[in-house]
Amino acid sequence: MGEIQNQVVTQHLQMNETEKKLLAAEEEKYGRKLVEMSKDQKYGMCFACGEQNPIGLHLHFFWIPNGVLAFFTPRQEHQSYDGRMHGGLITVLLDEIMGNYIFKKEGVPAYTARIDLRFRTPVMIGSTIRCEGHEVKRKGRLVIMEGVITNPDGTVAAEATSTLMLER
Ligand SMILES: CCCCCCCCCCCC(=O)SCCNC(=O)CCNC(=O)[C@H](O)C(C)(C)COP(=O)(O)OP(=O)(O)OC[C@H]1O[C@@H](n2cnc3c(N)ncnc32)[C@H](O)[C@@H]1OP(=O)(O)O
Repeated sequence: MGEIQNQVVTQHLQMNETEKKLLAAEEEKYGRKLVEMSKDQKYGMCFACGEQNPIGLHLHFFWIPNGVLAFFTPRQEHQSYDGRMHGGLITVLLDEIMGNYIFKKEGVPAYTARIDLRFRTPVMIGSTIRCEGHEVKRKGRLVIMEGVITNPDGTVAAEATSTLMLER
């Protein structure tokens, strides 16, 4: 059983071929390689990005100007109604890209105090979505971030604004 679980984890640690192609297209757009945000062993069990979490999403994040980029391809186990990605997990993606960006930028944990999210169009299982986040505003330890998830056809799937508080 342990061996099977390990195989599942290993399989999902790397970006799939579609995600790699989309990343290459972004790099062409920016005219340079995009640098991947480093992983942190201390937070290896993070559900969204942790490499040690056997049921995690194993996201990879890339620095873009004033923000962050990630791709995700939902699998069967991520659905709600047949064929649709679960809204709670879409929220995880947006929460994570915004939180992880500010954590990595500032070097201290940032806790989500509020997240406002609008689900605009469904995300279908098996389709690779683009997740982008930007820092919008700072006031003391509070940071306002915006995030958007885009479907392969360019339609906005979900967008969010979050308020994060940096640890003292
Ligand atoms: C690679 C490895 C990756 C590692 C993994 C990286 C993961 C990152 C992504 C995940 C992010 C998450 O999901 S974090 C997990 C989910 N979130 C949480 O667990 C947070 C739970 N809530 C809390 O812990 C607390 O409420 C805090 C820390 C957010 C705030 O508490 P506090 O420090 O006591 O602050 P508090 O006194 O309440 O407020 C201080 C000031 O901020 C203001 N303030 C507080 N909240 C708000 C708000 N939403 N909007 C506006 N203003 C606010 C107050 O009015 C106040 O203003 P004034 O009176 O001073 O003017």
